This record gives sequence, C-alpha cells and structure tokens, in this order.
Amino acid sequence: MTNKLDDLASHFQHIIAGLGEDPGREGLQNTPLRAAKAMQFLTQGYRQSLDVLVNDAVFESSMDEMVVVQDIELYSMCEHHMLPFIGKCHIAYLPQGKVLGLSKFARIVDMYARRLQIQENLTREIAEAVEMVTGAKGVAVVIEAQHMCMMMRGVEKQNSRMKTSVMLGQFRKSQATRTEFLTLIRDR
Ligand SMILES: Nc1nc2c(ncn2[C@@H]2O[C@H](COP(=O)(O)OP(=O)(O)OP(=O)(O)O)[C@@H](O)[C@H]2O)c(=O)[nH]1
Ligand SMILES: [Zn+2]
Repeated sequence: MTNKLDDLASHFQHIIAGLGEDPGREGLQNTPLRAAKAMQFLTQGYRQSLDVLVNDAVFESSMDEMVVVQDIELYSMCEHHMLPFIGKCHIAYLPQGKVLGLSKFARIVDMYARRLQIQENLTREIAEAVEMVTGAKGVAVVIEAQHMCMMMRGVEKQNSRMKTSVMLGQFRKSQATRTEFLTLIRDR
C-alpha cells in the first residue's frame, strides 16, 4: 500500500513528464519526492488545530489598551493557480481580561496561510481565530501581499500589492479605534 507522500510524489512524476521533461534524468530523479515533501509542508495548515497551536498560552491580564503585532511574514499559495503570495500581516486586538502569547499570532498566521487560499479569506480566518482565542473586544487584521500569479504570469505586474483588512468588534464600531490601529502600522 502506498502512503500519502509516495502517492503525491507519483503525481509529481506525472506532472514532470506532462511538462515534456524526462523524470528519469539524473537531476530530476529525487524531484517528485522533494516536491511532494515541499507541498506537504506548505499545506500543513490543513492538519493543524487552533487548540493545539495555542497550547493554553492565553494569560490573564488587566491590559485593556490596544496590542499590535505587526510585520508578521506571510507565505501562502493562491487557490486559483497554486502559486505563492507573499507579504506581511498586521494584527491588533483590544484585550478583555486575557492576552495571547506573542508567538501564537505568527503561528495562527502560518496555520491559515499554509493552505490553498485567497487573501480575503485568509485575512478573515486569522481575525476570527484571534477573536475566538482571546475573547477580545475587537480584532483587526491587515494583510499586504504580492501574488506570483500576477507577477510571473498572467498580467505580469511586478509592483502591485493587494491590501485586505478585516475589522471585528470595536474596530468595526469605532472610527477612532480603527484610525489608531492604521496610524500605528503606518508609522514604521
Ligand atoms: N480576490 C483575489 N483574487 C485572487 C487572489 N489570488 C489570485 N487571484 C485572482 O484570481 C483570478 C482568477 O481568474 P481566472 O480568469 O479564472 O484565471 P486566469 O485566466 O489565470 O486569470 P489571469 O490571472 O487574469 O490570467 C485572477 O484574477 C487572479 O488575479 C486572491 O487572493 N484574491
Ligand atoms: Zn493566483
């Protein structure tokens, strides 16, 4: 019985042959397995859970001012072309008795980014996860990214960036809160 990795590798072998290459030539002999491992890594978010990832790193705190974690690197793959989109994610929240361990923001970003995504859904999923885990009064997420499917192929535009934002709770209700967040991430 073949395992999932071997199965995936055999599909990559067909892809290589389908591209007109010889999968048996020396430089490509281990490529199907490497590519399969790389794709498994890049989609490991499907096999992770928020509970395990947060690992109870939610701490009681009287902090009730805005917390911002900005410039979290983001590597994802668009669900239309399975090509990378790469950028930065900024997250803010207004704690309500609980704060989240700092590294967990990056882990949450990675869990949702390591799936086939569109940027809009990725932004929303990150915001909703932070809201759920922290029970915050509000959560804001901004993603700025460049899409390889627009750069390397298609319209071939090298300098356009897509910005998406999701504002929940207080960030949605209050213009002042939104402005404070947007000013904080702009002044860098
Ligand atoms: N809104 C959104 N669109 C995306 C994202 N990633 C890729 N796309 C777009 O998805 C669309 C797919 O369009 P199609 O016309 O079906 O595919 P295509 O013929 O390869 O399109 P072109 O890229 O224009 O050549 C394209 O406009 C992509 O730019 C994303 O994260 N969000
Ligand atoms: Zn795409």
